Amino acid sequence: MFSLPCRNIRRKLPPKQYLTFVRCYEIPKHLVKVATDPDPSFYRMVEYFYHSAVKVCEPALVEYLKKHTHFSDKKRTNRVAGILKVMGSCNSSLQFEFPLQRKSGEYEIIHGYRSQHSVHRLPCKGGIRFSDEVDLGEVKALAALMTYKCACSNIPFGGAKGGVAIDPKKYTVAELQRITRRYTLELAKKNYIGAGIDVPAPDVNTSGREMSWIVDTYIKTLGYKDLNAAACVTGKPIHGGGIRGRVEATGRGVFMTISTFIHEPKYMQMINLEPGFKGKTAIIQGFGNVGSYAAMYLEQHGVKIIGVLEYDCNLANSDGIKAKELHNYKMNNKGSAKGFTGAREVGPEIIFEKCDILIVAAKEKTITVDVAKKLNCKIIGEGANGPTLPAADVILREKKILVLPDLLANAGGVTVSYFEFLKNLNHVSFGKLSIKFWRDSNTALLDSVEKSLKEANVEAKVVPTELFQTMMSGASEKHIVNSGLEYSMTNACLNVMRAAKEYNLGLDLRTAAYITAIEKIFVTYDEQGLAI
Ligand SMILES: NC(=O)C1=CN([C@@H]2O[C@H](COP(=O)(O)OP(=O)(O)OC[C@H]3O[C@@H](n4cnc5c(N)ncnc54)[C@H](O)[C@@H]3O)[C@@H](O)[C@H]2O)C=CC1
Ligand SMILES: O=C(O)CCC(=O)C(=O)O
Repeated sequence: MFSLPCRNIRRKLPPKQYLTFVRCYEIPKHLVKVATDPDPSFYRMVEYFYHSAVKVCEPALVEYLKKHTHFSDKKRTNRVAGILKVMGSCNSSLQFEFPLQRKSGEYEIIHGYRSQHSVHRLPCKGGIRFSDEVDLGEVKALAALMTYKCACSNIPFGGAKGGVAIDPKKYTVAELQRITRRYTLELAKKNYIGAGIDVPAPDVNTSGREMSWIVDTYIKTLGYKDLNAAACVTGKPIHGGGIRGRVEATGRGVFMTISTFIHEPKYMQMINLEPGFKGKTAIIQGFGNVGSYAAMYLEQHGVKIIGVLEYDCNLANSDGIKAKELHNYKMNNKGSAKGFTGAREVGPEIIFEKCDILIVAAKEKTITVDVAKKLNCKIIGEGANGPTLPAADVILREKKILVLPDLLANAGGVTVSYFEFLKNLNHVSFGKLSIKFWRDSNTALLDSVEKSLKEANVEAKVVPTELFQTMMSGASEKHIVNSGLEYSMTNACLNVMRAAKEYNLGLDLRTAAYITAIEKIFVTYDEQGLAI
């Protein structure tokens, strides 16, 4: 699972040789303006980041193809260019409309979307969001990010994303259920959902509840004969085939990414920050699924949450906002943080307050040039997809702010979705078959130690320690998910650090993460071919 194609690519070259090549790759003309555009389209932004990374790593890709000794130079450069074109384009998109009869009796037309950016690995994977800002461009951008995110973290999926253009706050639960079921039927009819095809998951304004409706609709219709139908969607509630740890996974992954970098003296030196979490402060933009769990894990490790920005109010408390309390308050207050007594309400300028860590976990394009100029943090953890504009990204680097990019930092969700997918295909929970065996064998081990001592005339009761008690039964599903997530996130961070070092990218971890993904996908296309 965790092969390192990047190193395969770079190993073909004498050390650092690829840095000295003449860089001839040109960013496509329609993207050049994106570098300075104060409001580029989201899809163009992702394309721009992709091509900026290609510009850096293309010479190494050409060199890598020298392994095909029978290729002429022209054939080699054509193949590289071909693979890069395929990798940078969106495979297919679906756009549809359907009627909804509202509770009032009136009819409304609902707009649904799903884009499959890459199908080099199947199924393709990515969440579904409900938001009145959803359109085809947004969904394509998010699908592209899924392609690079999965590859960067070695998750063997293609990239996809979907959405419904509604503000869910304006609909009843029954209406939302009808919308979700009809959306699923449209995907099913058009072959855009299925365990081997395309597997959605939660994203903005969707959760286990919507995933339950999706799996139920699929199983009762197109998937009724499919043994693996439950794997048509992830992020399901536990009783509906979900996995422990998926709800927290994205926030947990954001935390783990920050943890990996904040304990890395070399990076901390670059931004002039003391390594470790001790004494650190954080501000959270978007206290939803991703932001709230990231905040809770930071708090558990000693970080003080001094500010929270939400869609309807902003909060500050220099003594620390209790993340769990705010999370519970919001859940019981129709999703609003307004009225929370553990902090005072302030203006949106709280985002510019001095802090060590800023988590952006609301939506795309929140870090504009103006915002970047005024930020006063040291590390940004991109929980959201696409929060930073390219022009703002440059400013952040100039200000020596370490940006942990979306495709790396928020990959925890899709990673645990992958575990859920495997659980569904296996038709058994992780740990279930071995748990009794491990408990029995560890009990037998303690008994035999006690017996041996007795035979040596040492009278002692061998009692397991508290820690051993918790581990005696071997790994539970929760243990496996959390350790698997940690392993995967840490590996991805190390691979990105390695790319940053080998391509001399300094604080530009976004380019390093894209390169990590590009090199991985490149090898897949080279090995399996890209055209029939
Ligand atoms: N849920 C998941 O597993 C994953 C989500 N993401 C990304 O993380 C971001 C957040 O997603 P979720 O937490 O799932 O959504 P969510 O709907 O649970 O939370 C989003 C939060 O942001 C708040 N918000 C909206 N507009 C805001 C604004 N202008 N300023 C401040 N707060 C605002 C909302 O009120 C809400 O509390 C999105 O970009 C999503 O694509 C990325 C990877 C996985
Ligand atoms: O869990 C998944 O499959 C996808 C999560 C997602 O939509 C994302 O990472 O942006």
